[in-house]
Amino acid sequence: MSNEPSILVGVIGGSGLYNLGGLTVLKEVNPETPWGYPSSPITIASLPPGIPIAFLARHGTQHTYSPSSVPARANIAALKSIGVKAILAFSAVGSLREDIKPGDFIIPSQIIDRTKGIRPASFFEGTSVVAHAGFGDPFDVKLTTWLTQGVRKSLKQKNVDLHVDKCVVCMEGPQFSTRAESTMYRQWGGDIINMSVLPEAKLAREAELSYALIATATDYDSWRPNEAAVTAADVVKTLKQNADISRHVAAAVLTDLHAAVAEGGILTDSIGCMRSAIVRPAKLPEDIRKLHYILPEYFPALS
Ligand SMILES: CSC[C@H]1O[C@H](OP(=O)(O)O)[C@H](O)[C@@H]1O
Ligand SMILES: Nc1ncnc2[nH]cnc12
Repeated sequence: MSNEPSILVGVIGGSGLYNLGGLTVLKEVNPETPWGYPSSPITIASLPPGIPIAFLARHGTQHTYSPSSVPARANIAALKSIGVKAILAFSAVGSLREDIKPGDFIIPSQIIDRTKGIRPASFFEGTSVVAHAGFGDPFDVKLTTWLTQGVRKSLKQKNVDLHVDKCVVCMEGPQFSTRAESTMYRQWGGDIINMSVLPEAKLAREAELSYALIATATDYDSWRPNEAAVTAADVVKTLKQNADISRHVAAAVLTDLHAAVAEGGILTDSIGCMRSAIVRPAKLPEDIRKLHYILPEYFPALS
């Protein structure tokens, strides 16, 4: 039996955040999942007290994948396969509110889905299993609540504002929104906008992983009447500074998060959440084998 501590926490880095920096890299792993390979090999790095964490660049370390083509199923399945139980995801977002300024951080609690159905969004797609995961609270409430205090404290040291309980609109892209769409999203109650939180958050739920998003505002999107509409250049301008602060936040919270996950209380909403979601069990052995990879409790290994 190995005495190595388990890798319980995974970090997904978004645009501009292609590594966590400053940590001791232990190894890289690149598991082939039933849904293919992840966006890039997963880096296993050690936090100063010797705790291993996993880091995965959502778009690949060279930003190879556009938001619509990110292999999100492979990403989530690969993290689960190495033992991860909670995911802290980072994302660059546009702001739909005057008080959320470029450079601010946001921990959202809701999502409006404006993807166009072209991204594979369920592990059960193409199998004989029918399952309906609960998604009323798309981010893990216990994890989100746990994170808020530590993230706020670490941002205070950098004079950065944190906004909580906000709604993120996830659009398809890759083009940015029109002015009319941007204005409509505000009327719908959207506070920030990105292209990446879905299907990632849905798949984390299906895999019974606790998932929270730390969003970093880069621009004001396209709703301000007398201002230019967002461009990629606007986003890139703020990305580096936001990525540096994201690394600072991660360094501040990850050790305690690992301990909270190991203790288990933070996971009580995620573990077991799919038990009653499966309304039609697997009819084919190949489906059992495939789904065993992410949900071995409900799809036990075939002898
Ligand atoms: C580079 S602009 C649009 C791009 O940035 C965000 O990526 P991520 O969420 O991975 O940080 C946004 O969602 C779009 O994918
Ligand atoms: N304005 C915007 N719209 C969509 N995704 C974004 N990511 C960063 N800024 C964005």
